[in-house]
Amino acid sequence: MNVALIAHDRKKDTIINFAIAYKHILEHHHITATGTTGRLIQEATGLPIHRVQSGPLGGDQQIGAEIAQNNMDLVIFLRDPLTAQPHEPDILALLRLCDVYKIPVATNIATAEILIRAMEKGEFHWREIVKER
Ligand SMILES: O=C(CO)COP(=O)(O)O
Repeated sequence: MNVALIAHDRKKDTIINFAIAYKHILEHHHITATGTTGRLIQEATGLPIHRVQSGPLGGDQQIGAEIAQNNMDLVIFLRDPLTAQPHEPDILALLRLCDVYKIPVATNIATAEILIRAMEKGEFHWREIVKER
C-alpha cells in the first residue's frame, strides 16, 4: 500500500514514536511524507521514505496530487488543532481530496492506531475495488 505520513510540528514526536512502534508494518509499504516529517522519521527508523516538499512549501498539495492520481491508499496526518498554520487552505484541500477519493485518513493518533492495525491485518483489500471505479 501507498501510505502518507504527515505531522505538524507539535505532533512530530508523536509521529516519530508511531513510526518506531509500527516500523515492522510500515517497512512492508511504500511511505511518502512531507519534508520535515519524512526526514525525522527516516533518521529515527531508517525506513526508506519518499519525501516531498515541506507542508508550507507545497508538500500537502503534492500528496493531494498523488491522491487525485489514485496513488495513495492511506493518509496519517497528525494535525495540530491548537496552532494556526499559514498553509491552512492546503491542509483542508488535502483532507477534502481524501473524502473525494474515499481514502482512509487519520488526523489524530487514536485513529492512526486503529488504521495501522487494520492495515496489518490486510483489511484494506476493498481499496482495490474502489480504485477500479
Ligand atoms: O506542514 C505540514 C503539513 O501541513 C508538515 O510539513 P513538514 O513535515 O515539512 O513539517
